[in-house]
Amino acid sequence: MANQPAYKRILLKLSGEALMGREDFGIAPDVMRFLAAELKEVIDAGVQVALVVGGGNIFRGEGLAKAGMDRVTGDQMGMLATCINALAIQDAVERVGLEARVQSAIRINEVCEDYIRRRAVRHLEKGRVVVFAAGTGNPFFTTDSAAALRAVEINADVMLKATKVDGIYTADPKKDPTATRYDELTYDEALDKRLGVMDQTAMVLCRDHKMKLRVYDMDRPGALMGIVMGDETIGTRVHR
Ligand SMILES: Nc1ncnc2c1ncn2[C@@H]1O[C@H](COP(=O)(O)OP(=O)(O)OP(=O)(O)O)[C@@H](O)[C@H]1O
Ligand SMILES: O=c1ccn([C@@H]2O[C@H](COP(=O)(O)O)[C@@H](O)[C@H]2O)c(=O)[nH]1
Repeated sequence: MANQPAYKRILLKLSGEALMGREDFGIAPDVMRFLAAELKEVIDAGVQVALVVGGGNIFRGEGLAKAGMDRVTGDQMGMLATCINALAIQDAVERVGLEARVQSAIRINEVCEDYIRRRAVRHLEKGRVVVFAAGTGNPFFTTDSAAALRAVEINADVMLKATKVDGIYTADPKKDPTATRYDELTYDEALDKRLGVMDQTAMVLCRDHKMKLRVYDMDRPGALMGIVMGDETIGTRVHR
């Protein structure tokens, strides 16, 4: 591993569900403290960090629709759930002495900034953590797609998908214990095999814009810093 970070600007996608930790719902304070400490290491190394956070720990439109709710209303509730998570991350990050800004794709100006690309980039250049909230702002999308979109928009060097599994497997490892992990694969392979770790819209956007992707285990201490410092053995690398 080199002494200098391998990436200047990263887009980190955090699963909403991962924020629950050992709880069944909501946000676990120990997870937030862990996350803030991991982010501080990377920011202190001079890396610009933007985040997109999911909302699965609170609401998902699909689940609400299955329970009988109008899908668009459900998706709007899901997007608002991501805003709650984003505010919690902003707070956790500020507690460890970093600066942070939440930018929402849905206007809620009393609470946070609107998403303005040039402004987001300026925050990043100043060393602030930028948390993109409310996904793409549109129903029928996911925060994976929002992460891919923002990664491309801000010219991130890599998109990192922090999740509860340590990479991409031949099948969902939670359902199939015989599944094996890939060290690397192409977007077309992931799309052809319909590997469920990230939605297909997000994969296609990353592929078409040559955005590199790494899927890794959010709970592994030091994994984020390891990836940023060039350790290619952590998680699964996806490229064109
Ligand atoms: N082939 C596969 N390899 C690895 N993980 C897979 C695969 N297929 C499905 N999964 C599942 O995908 C999940 C990874 O996505 P993640 O936990 O980030 O969910 P998400 O829906 O993006 O999160 P959220 O909605 O909470 O933001 C893992 O929990 C894993 O069980
Ligand atoms: O662009 C978007 C992003 C998200 N949603 C809704 O929010 C929830 C939570 O996001 P996850 O990616 O599932 O964590 C999602 O289920 C959608 O309902 C959206 O509508 N548009």
